[in-house]
Amino acid sequence: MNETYTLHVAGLTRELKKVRVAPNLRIASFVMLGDTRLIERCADALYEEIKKLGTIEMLVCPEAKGIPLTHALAVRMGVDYVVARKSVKGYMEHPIIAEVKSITTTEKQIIVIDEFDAAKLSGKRVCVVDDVVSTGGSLRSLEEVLAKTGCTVVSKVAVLLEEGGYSKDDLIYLERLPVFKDQ
Ligand SMILES: Nc1ncnc2[nH]cnc12
Repeated sequence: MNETYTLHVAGLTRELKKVRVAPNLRIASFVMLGDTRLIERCADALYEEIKKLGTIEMLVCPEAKGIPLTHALAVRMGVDYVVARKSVKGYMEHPIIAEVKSITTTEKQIIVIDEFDAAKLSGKRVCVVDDVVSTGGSLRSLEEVLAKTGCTVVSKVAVLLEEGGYSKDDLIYLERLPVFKDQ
């Protein structure tokens, strides 16, 4: 049985470890954290797409794996970004919260933006950034939260779209990622 999946993205190649997430389902684990070259190349490639979208005033990403990519994109665009958190922190006031369903996490998850970050987004044209979109559960919850901040989500971008999950055609992505079902 093949234990890795060879991914070609943004001119680079990476061997992704296949990991089991359900009795009959394995995914190819894509973790960009710490992979400087991959983050920079993917940011270059996504920036070429984002440039075509008109004015974007802020980026937003769910924590955690997409944060360095979002930072790299924000530098290229000359904008700031908000990181939506996955738990309510002690310093947050009036957090806006939505529940999430995810295939990589079994426990109940939430997406949170606090009042301070929500104010930065209010009235802005924003783009949502993520490393990999699978079921789209995090995206949906993030959009639920963003709707309450008064911003406009102009676009959603990701490095990878995992097959068999999110099916709306409003996501800009670089490559598709297969999932592996056991017979
Ligand atoms: N293939 C994958 N690798 C890392 N995180 C994920 N989240 C959903 N699918 C994933």
